[in-house]
This record gives sequence, structure tokens and C-alpha cells, in this order.
Amino acid sequence: MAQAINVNSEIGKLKSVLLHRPGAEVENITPDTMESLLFDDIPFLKIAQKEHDFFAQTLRDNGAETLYIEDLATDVFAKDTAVKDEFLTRFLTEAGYKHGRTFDSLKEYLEGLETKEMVDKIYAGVRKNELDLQRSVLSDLAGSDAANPFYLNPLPNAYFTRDPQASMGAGMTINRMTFAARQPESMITEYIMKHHERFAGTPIWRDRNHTTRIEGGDELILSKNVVAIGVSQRTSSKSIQALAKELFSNPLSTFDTVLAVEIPHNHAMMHLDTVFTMINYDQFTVFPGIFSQDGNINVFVLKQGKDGEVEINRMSDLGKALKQVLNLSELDLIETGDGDPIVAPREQWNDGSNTLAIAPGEIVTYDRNYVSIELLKQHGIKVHEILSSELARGRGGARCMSQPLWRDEI
Ligand SMILES: NC(=O)NCCC[C@H](N)C(=O)O
Repeated sequence: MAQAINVNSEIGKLKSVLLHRPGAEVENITPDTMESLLFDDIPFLKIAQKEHDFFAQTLRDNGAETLYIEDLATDVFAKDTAVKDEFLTRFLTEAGYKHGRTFDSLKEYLEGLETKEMVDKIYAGVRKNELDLQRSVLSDLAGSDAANPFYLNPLPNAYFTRDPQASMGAGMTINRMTFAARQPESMITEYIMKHHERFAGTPIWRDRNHTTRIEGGDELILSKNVVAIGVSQRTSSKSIQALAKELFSNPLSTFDTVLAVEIPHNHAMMHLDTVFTMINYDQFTVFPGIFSQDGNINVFVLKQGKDGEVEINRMSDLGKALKQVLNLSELDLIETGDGDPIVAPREQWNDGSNTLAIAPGEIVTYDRNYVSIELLKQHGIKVHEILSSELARGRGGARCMSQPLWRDEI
């Protein structure tokens, strides 16, 4: 079987990447549900799609294959109705439906659609008025569920393909996500990884059947041996340690070091990649707000210890830790918004730190963060600017919107 995934850095030339084009799910965000759906505003879908197409075209123009997760899911379910049936049963069960009237009607409704339409519906959500059940299900009429106009909630964060899974070496983690709003997304990944011929034989370092949480925005591949993982609002220290153990012991893994970086636990900095990205062999973007007054941060170097256990070394200087684990003599940490107390948090909020490297020293980033962009250019970085008026309202940038599947070695 041909290897499907090869990601041994954040910066190797990008050859293949997984995307999701925002769809009807974005138009199912309402002012009441915005917060629980992890949005700060309601994007204008038509423009968001144009911006996303521009992003995808930028990647293709620079030599990357763009694969859409919704197309891969459609391939899987169109090919095998038993797999589609099993997926729907599990999807509805995880959404809280047991066999019975609502479960059966939802399943029948989704099965009755063309497969691509069904996949789009899984993302968009199913409104109650799409099924004719209103007078026979008490929970539709009374109690807290009655207020929700959806039987299946929309998945508007799906265009942030970075998070439900993470390519790592030749394998992948399929993630148990933190919030209910995003948990269903990684089930779609699970079915693609298990059943799409392109991914047959791909090692899964960690699956989603866990109670401890991890999200791809926290998983950064620094080299063939080193991953950095954020201890964040979305990723717990327990899951990092468990993943480290797996990476250190699995013969298919080349990783021997995990750098756990503890960042503030809040919505603006929900993942490590919202405050820190690798853009060249020795250059990184960093948001200064993650450091204490004296410039420190909790960084933990995890290595293989005795008897299959993990050995942990605590540090407080991010630059020193990076130099140590990557064997670098020099390091260029480029501050978002040039470290200005007004510009830095403004540009970080709109994902100025969330750059996607498409080759060493060459990145894609939102056009709106012009102070950071100018600074990056001064540091010798080649910048491809993408449109950001609507996409940014979901609080994620170019790295968040992409899941590399193949990068050339550096
Ligand atoms: N890697 C990332 O930072 N992804 C951005 C995710 C934004 C999305 N609204 C979320 O809160 O999960």
C-alpha cells in the first residue's frame, strides 16, 4: 500500500492538503447559538466561500494538491452502503438519539439523500422542520431540547480542518475534541481513515475513543523527531503524555521528543498555533502575550524514560528549549504585530500568528495583519496574502484551515 501521509515538519514544501469548503452550516449559526458554536460573529457565506476558494487556489498555484474532506467522505459512503449505515447509526447515537421515532426518521431522511447531499447535510445540520415529527415527540415540544431548532446541530467549524485530526510523520491522530460543537467532526475523519482506499494502512497514533482531549491546532511537527504540543484550552496534559508514550514506543514512529508548551486557556488563544507557528528552519512567529512579565513560559521536554515511562524536564525559556530540541545555534522569534501592545493582540485576534508555511521561509497568511506581514518580510519571509474578511470571524487562519497530508522532507 502506498504511504498516504508524510509530514515530518511544519515547513517542508506542501504537496497535499486536506480542506473543507465552508457550506450551509455557516448559515445555521444564529446569535443565540454563536457562542456555543465557537464563533464570535456570523460570517457572510458567499464571501467566505470566495475567500476560501482564493486560499485553495493559492495553495494549488504553489504546487499543492487540495483534497476536500467532504469529497473523501462521499467516496467512502457512496462505495459501501454498510459503512454508510454504520456511520449514520453511530453519528445519531453520539448526537444523543437512541433507536426510536426520531432516530429512525433522521436515519431514513439522511439515507434518502444522494450521498454528497447527505454529507453536506451532516455538516449543515438538520432542522426540526425538515422532518414531520412535531406532534409526537414530547422533547420537541417541552423542556430544554424544545428550544433548539435543530435535530442535528450544524458543524460550522469544519472549515478548520487542522483540528479534528493531525498528520504526524506517516500517521495521524484522530482527535477527541473538547467541545460538543466540534466532537462529531472527527468521526468523519475516522471513517475516511478506516475505509478510504487512499489511506489504507495509515498508522493511527491515537484515536478519538478517549475521555482526554486533544486538537490538531495544538500539534506542531517541528522535525522528524520532535513534536510541540500545546497544553491549552483544548488539549490536556494527560492526552499529551499518552500520545508521547505511543510515539516513543510505536516502531512506526520516528518521534523521540515532545515539547509540551503551556499557553493561556482562553478562546482567543485556544490552540498553540494561534500564538506560535514555525515558518523556517530557525524562524517562528510568536505572540508575546503568552510570556510572563519576565519572558518565561512553562515548557516541558518529554523523552523516553526507563521501563516505557516518559521522562520530563521542565524549562521556562521557549527559545532555549527550541534550540535544544532542534539543535539550533541561532533562533529568530518574530513577534506578532511587532510586539506592540495594541497591534499585537489585535493581529493575534485575527490570526496574525496563525501562518501556514508552504515551504521553508514561505508562508500563507491573512492580508489584514499588515504589521505582522511587513515584519515577516523584513525578516526575509516570502508572504502570500489571502482574503480574510469573513473567514476570520471563526477565529482561525491559514494554518487552522489546512491539514497537510504530504510535505517534502527538509
Ligand atoms: N487551529 C485553530 O486554532 N483552529 C481554529 C478553530 C476556531 C474554532 N472556532 C474553534 O473555536 O474551535
